[in-house]
Parts: sequence; structure tokens; C-alpha cells
Amino acid sequence: MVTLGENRDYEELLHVYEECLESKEMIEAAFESAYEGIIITDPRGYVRMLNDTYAEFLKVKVEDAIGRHVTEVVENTRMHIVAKTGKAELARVQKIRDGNMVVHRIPILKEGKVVAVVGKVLFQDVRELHALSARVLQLQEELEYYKGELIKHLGVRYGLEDIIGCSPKLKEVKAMARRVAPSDSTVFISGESGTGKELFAHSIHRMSRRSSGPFIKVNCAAIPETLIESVLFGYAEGAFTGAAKGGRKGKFEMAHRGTIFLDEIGELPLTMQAKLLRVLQEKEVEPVGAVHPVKVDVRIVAASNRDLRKMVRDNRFREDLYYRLNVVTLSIPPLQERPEDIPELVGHFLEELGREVGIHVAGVEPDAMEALVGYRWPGNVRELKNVLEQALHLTEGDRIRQEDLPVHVARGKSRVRLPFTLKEAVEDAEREAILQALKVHAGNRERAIHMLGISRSGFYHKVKKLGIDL
Ligand SMILES: Nc1ncnc2c1ncn2[C@@H]1O[C@H](COP(=O)(O)OP(=O)(O)OP(=O)(O)O)[C@@H](O)[C@H]1O
Repeated sequence: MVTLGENRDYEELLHVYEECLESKEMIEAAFESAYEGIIITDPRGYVRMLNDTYAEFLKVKVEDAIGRHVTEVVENTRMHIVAKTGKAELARVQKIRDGNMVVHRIPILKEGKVVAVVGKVLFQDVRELHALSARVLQLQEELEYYKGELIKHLGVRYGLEDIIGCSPKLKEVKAMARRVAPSDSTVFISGESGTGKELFAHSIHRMSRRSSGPFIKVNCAAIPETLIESVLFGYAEGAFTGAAKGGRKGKFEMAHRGTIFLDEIGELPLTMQAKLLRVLQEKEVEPVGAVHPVKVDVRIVAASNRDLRKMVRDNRFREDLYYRLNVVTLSIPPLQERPEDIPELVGHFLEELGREVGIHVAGVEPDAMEALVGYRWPGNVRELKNVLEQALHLTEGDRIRQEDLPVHVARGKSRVRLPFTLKEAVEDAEREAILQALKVHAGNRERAIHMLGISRSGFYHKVKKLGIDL
């Protein structure tokens, strides 16, 4: 007679048995449908399980293999050895039927003792592995290429390490840039033309948490006044005759989740200054002709070589915008104030230019270096780079000589290259004319441009090229 207690035990046993059966079926199904060949032996090396994939590969029947010693079933096997050593052998090459396959041999341990060994065929032919690794290598190369393209597309090319110079003044600015970069604060970079303001703007973006977002540069001086608004804020479809279908995004929208670099911000017309202020306050832009404003998440880095404070006093720059922009200011000292940076910059540029133009020199003669360090550099680092490029083309030996330098740089020194070239004479005359025009009009660029009879962009192009400090 079965008691009530015994009946409950029996039911529980039955339940556990059913669960075990279900698990076993699940494991067997997974085992059979596995893509890789799998074999399991007991601790003595006798085959306990073998899936169809492996059996097919070995050209044996599953039921024939089970119960036999693994050495009789698989060529060059080491499963029985792993059963003894208890040490896994991973990704080993094993020769089977004239092919090299890649296998894992893994001991299953229970309380420190081997209870089974699992063998797994990862690749039925080692060439598959080679093909895979070649593919991974190719993908890695592609990834590197696209990373480079992305960086180019995002517009960031420079980091703090590209800013050469160890003078205390420059080091101080670099330290400041490092400190402000991680925050979202608006940064204003002031400094004469060619001092490296753009390099600092790139570096700040690169060190910020927005570094994987876009970096969009806008040269406020180079955009015709009539286009500035649509360039900065975009326009809606049909906003004006000739407007692109679907409208166009402005630079602010392009810089969403990144940084916008407003270079030469002092050149922004007053009407646009008011609109920019609104963007800074509301964090949204209004595309020309659009019904609704668009939210933008943009960090602003602005730069100018002008004395904005003086412009505020002269009512040519909005005071409220000035204070909004001046949350953090980086002031880059002119090269003249840090002559100790010159030798390092010279070495850096000779190497860089050497690669670019294919003319290599060992260095600079001492008297030429003296001239370079003693020169006033109104065009700052940009001018130094241009002078060195010119000298590289002229030099005959393996060192830049004093006579290879333009006359205005070497001036005052005993040996001057004479006669200097017509191009230099023209540039000297152009420099003189521009400076005169600015002087006559008390620094008012628009009037100077008018007097010179050249275009606005032509003027700025020449100013940059000739190293004129505005
Ligand atoms: N410290 C530096 N180390 C290396 N290169 C520099 C450094 N400073 C400036 N340069 C180089 O000088 C040139 C001018 O620099 P950059 O355009 O950043 O100056 P900028 O102050 O933005 O000029 P601008 O006001 O005319 O736009 C670039 O070729 C830049 O790479």
C-alpha cells in the first residue's frame, strides 16, 4: 500500500525527471544544430557525444563513433591527453584528412577532477581562419581610413600638441585652454593675425566632450554681408528666388552637438550681432523664411584680432554680445613677445615644409637665426612659416643662410640678398599701400577697401598673405 507521503515524493520525482528530460532534449537540439563540430569524451577518452556537423566532416556515423576511443575516431586528436592534463588547449591547429583545422579542447572539471572533455572545431580549414584574419585586417584599415575621413569632415585637424612653443606665455595659454575645454563655456580667443587662434579653437573642440561632434568654422569676414544670415542660420524652402529645394541648413545647425568657430567675429555687421545674441540667449536659430525656430545645441568659440573693447566704445560692436562672448578669454601673445619660441617653430616648419615641398635642409645658419629671432613678425607665426618656405626654395646649401631670407627680415644685417625679387618688391609695395589706406581712414577697413579699389575678400586675402596686423 502506498502512503500519502510516498505518493507526494513520487510526484516530485516525476516532475524532476520530466524537467531533466526537457533540458536534455534542449541541449541535444542545440548540440545538433550547432554550426561548429562538437565532440565530448569521458575522462578516459571514450566518445560520449558527437554532433552531425563533426560526424559529416569526419565521414563517420554518429552511432558508430559513440563508445569508441577518440583516437580511433579522430586523427591526431589530443582529447585523451587533455583529459589527463586538465589543461585547455585553445585555437590549436590539427591535421585531419590532409587539411589543417583549428580546434579548442576544453576539460570540464567538477570538484577539481576532469569529468569530460569537449572538443570544438572552430574552422574546418585553417585557410578559413587566415581569410577571416585578412578580412579583419582589411576592415581595420577601412575603419582607420573612415576615421580619418570623419575627422576631416568634422573639420578638426589640430590638437594642443600641434601648437609649438615652450615660452611661459604660450604655456600659460595652453594650460588655460586645457582647463576650459571640457566645459560648455563660450570661449573668446584674441590675438593678432597669424598667432594660432584657429589652432587653439580646434584644440578646445578636440579636448571637449563634443569632440565626436562636428567642428564648423565660419569666417565672418569672408562672407558677403547679404549672405551672412542665411549662411549662419540657413533658410527655408522658397525663402527667396533661387533658394534650394527643401531649404538649406545653416552653419549653426550643422554644428549641432559640436562646436561652431566664429572667426573674425569683429567683422560681423551690427544687425547680425543682434541675431547672434538671440541665438546665444535662446539656444535656437531662425532660418530665413522659416515659420518656427530650430533648437540647437552648440558650443561657441569666437576669435578676433581686433580690439573688441575699443569697437564697443566706438559703437561698432554690441556691448551685450561682447559680454556674452567674453565668458572665458584666451589671449594669445604676438610672436614678438615670445621670441624664445622662434627656434623651435623654425625647426618644426623646416621639417613640415620639407615633407610638403620635398626640399630638406639640416637647419639655419646662426646669423640667419639671429635675424629671424630679432625680426618684428607683424604677421606672426603665419609670416614666419611663409618666410621659411620662400627661403627653402632659394637656399643652395643644406642650411638656410641669411641671404636666403627676404630683405625686410634680414634688413639691418650685413649681408642682404640683393637685388631682391620682383615678387617681393610688389608685395612690399602692396603692404605699404594697404597700410597707408588704413592709416588715411583711421583703421576703417570698409573705406580703405573702397579706396584701394579691391574686393572685400581680396583685401582680407592680401592682408593674410602679406602678414599685415590689422
Ligand atoms: N604655435 C604654433 N605652432 C605651430 N604652428 C602655428 C602656431 N601658431 C600658428 N601656427 C601656424 O600659423 C598659421 C596661422 O595660424 P592660425 O590660422 O591658427 O592663426 P590665426 O590667429 O587664426 O590667424 P587669423 O587671425 O589670420 O585667422 C597656420 O599655418 C598655423 O598652423
